[in-house]
Amino acid sequence: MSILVTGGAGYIGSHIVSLLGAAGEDIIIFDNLTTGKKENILYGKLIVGDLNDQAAIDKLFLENQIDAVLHFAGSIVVPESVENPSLYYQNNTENSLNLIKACIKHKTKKFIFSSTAAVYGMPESGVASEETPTNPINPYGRSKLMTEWMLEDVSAAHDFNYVALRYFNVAGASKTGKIGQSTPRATHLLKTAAEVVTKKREKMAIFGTDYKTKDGTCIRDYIHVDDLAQAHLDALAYLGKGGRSQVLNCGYGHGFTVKEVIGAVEACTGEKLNVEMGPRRAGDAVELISKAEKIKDILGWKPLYDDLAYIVKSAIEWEKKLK
Ligand SMILES: NC(=O)c1ccc[n+]([C@@H]2O[C@H](COP(=O)([O-])OP(=O)(O)OC[C@H]3O[C@@H](n4cnc5c(N)ncnc54)[C@H](O)[C@@H]3O)[C@@H](O)[C@H]2O)c1
Ligand SMILES: O=c1ccn([C@@H]2O[C@H](COP(=O)(O)OP(=O)(O)O[C@H]3O[C@H](CO)[C@@H](O)[C@H](O)[C@H]3O)[C@@H](O)[C@H]2O)c(=O)[nH]1
Repeated sequence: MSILVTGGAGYIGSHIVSLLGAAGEDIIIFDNLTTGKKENILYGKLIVGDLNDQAAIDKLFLENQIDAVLHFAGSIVVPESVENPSLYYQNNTENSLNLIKACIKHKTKKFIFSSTAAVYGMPESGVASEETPTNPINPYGRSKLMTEWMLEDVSAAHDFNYVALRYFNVAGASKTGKIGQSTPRATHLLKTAAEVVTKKREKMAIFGTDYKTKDGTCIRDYIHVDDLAQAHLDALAYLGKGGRSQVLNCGYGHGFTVKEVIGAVEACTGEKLNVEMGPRRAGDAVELISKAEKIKDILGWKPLYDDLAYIVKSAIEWEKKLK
């Protein structure tokens, strides 16, 4: 019995592959290597392929006994989704349907989906629980929410259970020091700051300083990638015990402004970062913080790295190693 990990060569997927491999699981990674890299894969067998290729997916399921699917593959950049929505509906929604159809056809009953806090859009209080109405404000969030809906309907109709994990802002690098965020042209705040620290970029900008927050910059709930990875193992164990379908937030339950994150980077290095004040970026929510209780209740998830200074340090240490 194997676990299929789509997008396992990417940032987050590779961290889960690392934990699954260390736990002795049999892993198959399906990735088109658009943003992922072979070097990120520490365990398992890589099959290079694209989820838009239904025949390739069917072949994969025919040739392997797939017990569970962890579905990370997708397009992930919010502003890009505003400029090119079709890409997001194709790669995130339609390609997810291809994968779900293969699960039904080949009787794979356990599915874990990388969803996102972006499905909430702009929650009024800035804090979202799983019961907060979804109202995505960009194509990225909509493309992911549509996949959640497909999973809900398929799970109601078939012997099929899923856990959709709504990640908040994932950051940092593995404590093993072997993997981290190595996606080329990444746009994430901490990744960008780490590239400025290591002189791979000359400078960066803060996108919007006139938001109604304590210092005018957007607020996010940053979660360490190792804690997020563990949530996937917990979700697999839950489904393995016959757990029913769930939608769960993955965050720590508190947020930091962009300026606070930059302050934490400067505190870590002891140097001023070359930062400009820039205009707002399309598609950004002002404040997105997780209500974080449900995942602890249902999965027994116990985060270990809820510490911005540690997250920042691990991201910078990784960036220094990354050629
Ligand atoms: N990074 C975050 O903060 C964050 C937050 C919320 C949700 N997510 C979700 O987590 C998942 C993983 O994100 P990441 O940060 O690791 O991104 P990433 O770009 O590093 O990883 C995505 C992986 O999927 C592969 N891929 C993309 N399209 C594919 C296709 N059509 N067929 C096969 N492989 C394909 C890429 O090559 C890459 O290895 C995504 O679904 C993303 O939406 C990420
Ligand atoms: O150079 C930069 C990069 C980012 N930001 C700001 O920092 C915040 C966080 O931005 P970013 O790191 O790009 O993450 P988000 O746009 O919040 O999206 C991330 O977090 C979402 C969940 O909250 C995921 O779904 C997405 O995949 C993931 O990219 C936002 O206010 C950005 O405007 C800057 O000011 N300057």
